[in-house]
Amino acid sequence: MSLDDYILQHITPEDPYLHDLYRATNLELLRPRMASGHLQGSLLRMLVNIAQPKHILEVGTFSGYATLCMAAALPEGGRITTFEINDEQEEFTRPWFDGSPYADRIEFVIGDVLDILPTRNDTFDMAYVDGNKRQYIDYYDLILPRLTSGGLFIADNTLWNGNVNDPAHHDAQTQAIRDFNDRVANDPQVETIILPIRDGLTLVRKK
Ligand SMILES: C[S@@+](CC[C@H](N)C(=O)[O-])C[C@H]1O[C@@H](n2cnc3c(N)ncnc32)[C@H](O)[C@@H]1O
Repeated sequence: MSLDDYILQHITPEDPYLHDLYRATNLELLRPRMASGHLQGSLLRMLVNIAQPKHILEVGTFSGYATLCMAAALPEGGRITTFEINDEQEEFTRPWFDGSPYADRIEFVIGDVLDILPTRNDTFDMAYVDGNKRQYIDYYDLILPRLTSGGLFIADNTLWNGNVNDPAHHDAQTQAIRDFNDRVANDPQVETIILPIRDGLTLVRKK
């Protein structure tokens, strides 16, 4: 048995609704590996349970798996605003939100977060960033001023399949992730840790 399988057998079991969503994601969507899945979804839910944010931002909804994991742990009156740039995704994802017990906590916005967020007056206590890897620094610059003090900025894929520390990789996505990692590590406004879970998850806490 692989260590990943062992871990999955020794964490709280996946909610049946999320299990069905993950299965539908794999059967019906291209690039289903983009969905967070049970291990990372469980960590996100745990972080929301601990931090109890009133308002969460997600960049990159895709099938809504991570959205629903986080929505499940929101405190009373809490909400999550999730942005998805691909309008073709709405037909799949919106019914999964509407059919869940958390529909009234989820605001699903179709459009580019970099265009829309500047037109709104939101503040957030937590942000989960999982969009275009080349835009991570842009997301950071946009979101950090809108994050409350003590708020958590979470960025996915920050080890990029182990490419970040391999000088043989020069592609734009790898370089953009490296630039983001350098930037947050040197930003005195925050404290930062990278968890080597899945494809690397960076937790950035605004001081
Ligand atoms: C890795 S998937 C998200 C997976 C989802 N967060 C989860 O954990 O299950 C990335 C998604 O980000 C979307 N995306 C990319 N750039 C974006 C942007 N600027 N604004 C909003 N969504 C974006 C893509 O269309 C894609 O569906």
